[in-house]
Parts: sequence; C-alpha cells; structure tokens
Amino acid sequence: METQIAQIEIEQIEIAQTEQTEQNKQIMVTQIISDDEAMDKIMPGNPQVKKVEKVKKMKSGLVPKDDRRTVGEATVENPRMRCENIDVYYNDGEKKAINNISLDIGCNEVIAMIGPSGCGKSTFLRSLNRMNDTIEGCRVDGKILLDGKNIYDKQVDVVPLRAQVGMVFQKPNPFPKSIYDNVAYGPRIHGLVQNKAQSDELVETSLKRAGLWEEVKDRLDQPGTGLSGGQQQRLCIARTIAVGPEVILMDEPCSALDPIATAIIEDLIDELRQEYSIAIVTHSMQQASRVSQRTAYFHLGDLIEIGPTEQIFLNPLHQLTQDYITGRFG
Ligand SMILES: Nc1ncnc2c1ncn2[C@@H]1O[C@H](COP(=O)(O)OP(=O)(O)OP(=O)(O)O)[C@@H](O)[C@H]1O
Repeated sequence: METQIAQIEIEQIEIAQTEQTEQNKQIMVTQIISDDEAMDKIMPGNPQVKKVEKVKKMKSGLVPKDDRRTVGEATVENPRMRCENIDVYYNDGEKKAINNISLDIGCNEVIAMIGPSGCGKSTFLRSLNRMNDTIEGCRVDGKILLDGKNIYDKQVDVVPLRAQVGMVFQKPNPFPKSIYDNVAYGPRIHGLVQNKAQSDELVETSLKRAGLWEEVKDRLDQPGTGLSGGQQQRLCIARTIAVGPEVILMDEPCSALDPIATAIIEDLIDELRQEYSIAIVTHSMQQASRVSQRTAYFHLGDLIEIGPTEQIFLNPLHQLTQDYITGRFG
C-alpha cells in the first residue's frame, strides 16, 4: 500500500540517539496510530530520530477489549491478495457482518482465520472469490485486489475468478461423477485441455499434488462419492488444483474428518503452500498453529489482531485474542 496503513499499538517509542533534547526519552503513545503519524506526533520534522522501537503492549497490559481497531501488521510485501476496508452486509444492508477489514494474503503462505462462532470468518473468506454474490441481499464494499486487480470490478467474470481463487468446503462435496471426471470437468469447461491425452495428464498431476493418486489410480472410473471422507476432501482439493488456482480458500476443511485424515490434509496444506497462497478458516487452534504462518483473529465482524501465528498464540497483544486463545470464550 502506498501509505502505511497497518495499525499497530505503540506504547513506547525510544529515540535511539542520545541527544540531550526534550524529546529524547521514552514517550508514551497509548493510542493506535500509524507509523508515520506516530513519528510526526512525537518529533515533528526532527532529523535526530534514527530508530523507533515499537513495544506492542501498553504498560497496563493488553489492548483493552473495547478497542476494536486492528492490532498487528495486516500488510505483507508483494501480497497475492490485498483486501482494503471490506464491509459485508446481509439482508439488503440490514445486517453488517464484516466491519472495515483490511488484510493481505501473501504468496506461498497459509493464513489462518480464527474466532468465535458467528464472528464473520466464512463471510470474509467467501468475499475473497465473490462467493457472497450467490447470497441474495449480500453486499460487499471495499476493494479486494488479486495480483493488483480489483476482483469486484464490474467487468470481472466470476467464473475464471473462482478458478483463480478456488474454494474447498467444510463438507467434502464431490460431484456425482467418476473420480476422473471430478477432476477433469473443471479444466474442460475452462478450456484448459484440448484432448484426452492432456486431460489424462492433468488429472494425474492434480491427483498426485493432492496426495491421492496412489490410492485411486486403479479405479478412476468409480464414483468420487464412494471414497472415504478424507479421500473425498483430497479429491475436492485435486479438483480445485486442476483449474490452476493462485489462491485456495479452505473453510474448515477438516471438520468432518477423523484425526488421521485431518493429519493427511494438514500435511498436504503445508506442501501446497509451496505453490499457492492458502487462507483457511478453522475452529481448531491447534490446526491453525500447525498449518499457518500468519493468523488473523476475528471478533463480531472486526479483525482484532493479525500477526505471525506463533506470536498470536504465545504472545497476543489484544485482550480479546487472549481471552479466545485461553478458552475464556468462543
Ligand atoms: N446468508 C446469511 N444471511 C444473513 N446473515 C448471515 C448469513 N450468513 C451469515 N450470516 C450472519 O453473519 C455473521 C457472520 O457469520 P459467518 O458464518 O461468516 O461467521 P463464522 O465466523 O464463519 O461462524 P462459524 O464459525 O459458526 O461458521 C453471523 O451473525 C451470521 O448469522
């Protein structure tokens, strides 16, 4: 973003140089402001400022519950997707489910979205590939850029968009077709394959990437619905991969699976990160900590905190995040 909009909690700003100036001391800034604003506020135009150290907790403790501005770095360098000031409304504007959320999704990262039931995780995820367009009375305001282009521009065709930003749902939902056709169908309608040989190759590659090839290569003509739950979910992942996505959205992809199938999908998510950006909604904090590099904590439609996964779980900055991860609510 041209201007630094990541909002951070700055408690203590220390001037590195030991100039004997009035300003050369620890200064408390107990409100959330941007870097640039903070600099300007404490030392307007002062060239002595060499270093600003951000200590992210107020002396009194965590950012209080009633402060709903986002804590942490929401932006990354070279994002794959950039969401700016997203509001989502249901029921023709009567209900606001997402409130002014900005965040980036980086290349080759898994970002986990966590938070109590009803906080808007799925709503936000669905806005990333315009799945909310299919819900009557739902409106998304703000900008979502994929490789710099706003996916909400009028001329954007949602069919190729949903191939570029694929989605894997909570419940595995293979088509009532053969394993082969489940994977081959998308590339065919998107015109990605011209003949059977190309289709065969893409089906094989996609099933291999989804870690399913060895288990199904001898029964490709059998129904996808005949596979186990975990295999069906990997089939759905293969189907998503087959149409060449850049981003894969996953909405609680393991919630219907047993622990072994879950572990296989989690390993797969880690492998897929080498090629794709992944945003995953999960109710499992263990899963978020296992699979993601960054975590975003949502609360009642607000993005409360975002940061490296380890920091969010070990050293949250916001009281609401801490309450959630320590099981006080949610
Ligand atoms: N189709 C809809 N019409 C109206 N309101 C909706 C619709 N879908 C979701 N909501 C409301 O929007 C808010 C956010 O819901 P959402 O499903 O995004 O939350 P969530 O965090 O994903 O919840 P969960 O973890 O339970 O799946 C909730 O208050 C929900 O009731």
